Amino acid sequence: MTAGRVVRLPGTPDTPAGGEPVALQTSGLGRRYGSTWALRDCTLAVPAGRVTGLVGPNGAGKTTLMHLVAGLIAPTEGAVRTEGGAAGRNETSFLAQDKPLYEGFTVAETLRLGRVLNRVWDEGPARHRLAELGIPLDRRVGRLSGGQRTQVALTLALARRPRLLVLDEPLADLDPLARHDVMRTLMAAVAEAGLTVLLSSHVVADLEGTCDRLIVVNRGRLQLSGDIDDLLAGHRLLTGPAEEAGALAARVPVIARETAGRQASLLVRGGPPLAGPRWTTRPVSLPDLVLAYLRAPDTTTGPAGPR
Ligand SMILES: Nc1ncnc2c1ncn2[C@@H]1O[C@H](COP(=O)(O)OP(=O)(O)OP(=O)(O)O)[C@@H](O)[C@H]1O
Repeated sequence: MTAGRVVRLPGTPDTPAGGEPVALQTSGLGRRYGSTWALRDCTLAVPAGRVTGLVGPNGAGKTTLMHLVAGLIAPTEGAVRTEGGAAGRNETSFLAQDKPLYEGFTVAETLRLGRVLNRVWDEGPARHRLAELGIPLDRRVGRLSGGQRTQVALTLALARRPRLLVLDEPLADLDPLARHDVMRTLMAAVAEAGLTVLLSSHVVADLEGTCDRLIVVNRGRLQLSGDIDDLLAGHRLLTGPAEEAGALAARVPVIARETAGRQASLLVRGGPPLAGPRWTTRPVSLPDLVLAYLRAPDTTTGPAGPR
């Protein structure tokens, strides 16, 4: 396939169904650095009160999208809107990948700084959360473990009482137990405060069971965006004789195709096709689905439109 060519499969534009309130909307959003587009032509909607996972390979444009959403950089083209108007920093909390905190400050001093710097600040719940996590207020940030630092940074982000919380790889460098604890903190905050979360991760397994929406970006393009249940229901894994695979692929949109000896496996989009008696159909898992799209960077299900 020609590099840079985008194959658009027939799909529905990504608009949350049933008049659900939207927390974040982008249209034709793009950002260029010099002659390179870090993100281009990104049109999506994120419903309020949900947790959306953002995945994509290194350099795909995830951080660029999150920086645009958080209002940290300006779009080169297109627009981003958060609930309540134009991209507003007061409504959005952003937690950067390196979780910038002052190493020499104690946790208590870090909290105090947050209180001074922010107009809206929920000190009580922040202290309660840190106590529950067993993070001592008199400990210097530089002496905390990676998981504890993430918890402190997340607590600060939540104390700003954001409507939209954007987290750039919050789980990177954490062991499985710390990952679980951080996700639990996040889920509790979503349930209590009804906030909307957009978080990026390289580990698809971390998103299962915690995210209900998925966004896939690849080479600066939006590949997938929608409800995880709908996306899974909208794809199938077909296994059958390799010599029939070509004919089948001409009839259904194939995202990924593998051949092992005389058997072919096709990950296809759409309802169960009439594949024939020699084919078996299985549902796809989330990792299968994500991997298939990441391996086919020129495939997108976004709405067709002029480039
Ligand atoms: N400030 C910048 N100046 C120049 N190019 C940049 C800048 N920021 C990002 N880019 C480029 O834009 C593209 C997308 O980068 P981005 O950081 O958004 O990707 P990512 O999906 O977050 O990657 P990773 O998973 O590695 O963090 C890359 O090619 C990157 O080199």
